Amino acid sequence: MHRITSASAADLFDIAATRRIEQTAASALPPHTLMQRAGLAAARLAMALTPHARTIWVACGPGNNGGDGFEAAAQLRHRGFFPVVTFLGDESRLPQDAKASLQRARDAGVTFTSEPPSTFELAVDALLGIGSTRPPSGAMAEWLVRMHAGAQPVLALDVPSGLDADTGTLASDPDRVPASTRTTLTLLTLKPGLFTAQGRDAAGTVWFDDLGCSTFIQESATARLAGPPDHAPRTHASHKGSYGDVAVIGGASGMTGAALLAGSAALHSGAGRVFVGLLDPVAMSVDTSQPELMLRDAHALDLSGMTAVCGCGGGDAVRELLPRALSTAAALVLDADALNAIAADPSLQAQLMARGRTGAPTVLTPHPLEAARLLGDTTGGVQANRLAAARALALRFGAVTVLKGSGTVIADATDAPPVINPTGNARLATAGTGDVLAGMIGAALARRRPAFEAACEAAWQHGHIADTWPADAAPLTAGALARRTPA
Ligand SMILES: NC(=O)C1=CN([C@@H]2O[C@H](COP(=O)(O)OP(=O)(O)OC[C@H]3O[C@@H](n4cnc5c(N)ncnc54)[C@H](O)[C@@H]3O)[C@@H](O)[C@H]2O)[C@@H](O)CC1
Ligand SMILES: Nc1ncnc2c1ncn2[C@@H]1O[C@H](COP(=O)(O)OP(=O)(O)O)[C@@H](O)[C@H]1O
Ligand SMILES: [K+]
Repeated sequence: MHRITSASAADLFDIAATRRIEQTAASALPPHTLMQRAGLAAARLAMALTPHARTIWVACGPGNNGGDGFEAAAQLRHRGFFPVVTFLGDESRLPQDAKASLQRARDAGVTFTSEPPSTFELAVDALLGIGSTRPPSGAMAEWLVRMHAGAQPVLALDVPSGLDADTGTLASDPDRVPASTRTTLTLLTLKPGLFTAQGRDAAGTVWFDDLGCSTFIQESATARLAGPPDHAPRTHASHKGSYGDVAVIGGASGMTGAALLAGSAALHSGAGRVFVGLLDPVAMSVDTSQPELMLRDAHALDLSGMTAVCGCGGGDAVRELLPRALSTAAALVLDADALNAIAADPSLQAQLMARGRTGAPTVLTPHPLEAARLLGDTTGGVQANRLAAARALALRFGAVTVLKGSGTVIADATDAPPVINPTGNARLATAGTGDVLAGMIGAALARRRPAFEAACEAAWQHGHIADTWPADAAPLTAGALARRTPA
């Protein structure tokens, strides 16, 4: 059992793959082994979270997730704790494993009640796991509200009840801000839904126990959790040409700052030279706070041989430069208004697809609304399955797609599993941080990292800066993020 952090990459498996792995493992092991291991791991984590708990409420549901709860309760009772189990289900219809664990809990002397205890130091959510098929209602919904209403910690077994383990969508009211401190102990496999969409809020701190079954995993992962980029030392004999040129195209009237932010981010991410091609005809000719940036008229920039980062603060004006960027830029990041222009124009879409067929490195960085426009969908439709939406965009345009938001998803048009970025937090929910990400990806492309790696590495680093922002520093702003320096 170990805690999942952003410090190492990990494989993720969806529900269908998890069930196949479970079947393989269960058929190779003595009966009830998996549930006993799951219950023991849960009891150990419960004791570590609340070593002095007097009452531990274990809420058990109608399937094998409830079985994990019974087993955990039995183990806790054996160790001198006082679990109180509420069971929401029909005993005669319990799966065999869960029935055996219910008996073991009874034999251990666990207390069963029909109503949750009035006070408890820890709640264990063993209501629904990967068998969740519809939103919790009735008593189950009431118990979940009760469990999360106070400040007491909640330990969810396998998956927080009501969370879709594949997509990270939550069945219950997404706007409810729970008071509880959340921990999830996920079992056998790590699931993608714990790390994207509403998954991170619902799951809290994620622990993983493979139940000793990693050797039974024969299939490839459904998705992957990104790990930190390798440190790439600079050789002594390198020069600015070794790290490439980035040209930012954006900054229409009133939005110069977006292009400057992307340029600053590219510069501080190590690009050899950074040009900022501004679309505003009366724009400044030098940014005295960042004299390293070479400000140009966007129309005068020759993009051949360059990595272009196109669209930051681009407004409608960016549209006329897109055909040239799509056909001449050596590598290309398309962000913000460039994506909106493409979504509205079939001829630009055709040109983007044609670029995709040439294999020229191209990265799209939509937030959910921009992704929805490109897909002809709604933001809700995109958020309902972020992995599928990112993959659909990557396949349609032949471009690496970075679908931003909590648990940014990076997909490409190959058979490689999509990646979920584990870093980042709501400090990034401030204007301009997306421009910074686009500039960071541009710098990685300029030093010739392959597009998928460039996107994964920049997304990890971008979120990591926010995750390590000192608590006592000024609030994160996009400018400070670009400079990587809390000001
Ligand atoms: N698959 C695995 O890898 C392992 C599974 N184990 C546990 O077993 C779980 C999967 O067990 P199950 O397939 O029985 O699934 P669950 O225990 O998640 O739930 C299935 C049951 O809940 C009912 N249900 C679904 N949504 C409901 C709702 N909203 N309200 C009320 N009832 C609802 C279903 O009709 C079914 O009876 C895992 O999440 C994990 O906790 C572990 O014991 C060991 C390994
Ligand atoms: N709550 C959050 N958790 C993690 N990352 C976030 C969150 N909110 C925003 N971000 C990140 O911040 C960036 C915002 O980008 P975007 O929406 O394009 O903003 P802007 O257009 O203002 O630059 C993205 O990288 C996104 O993933
Ligand atoms: K659960």
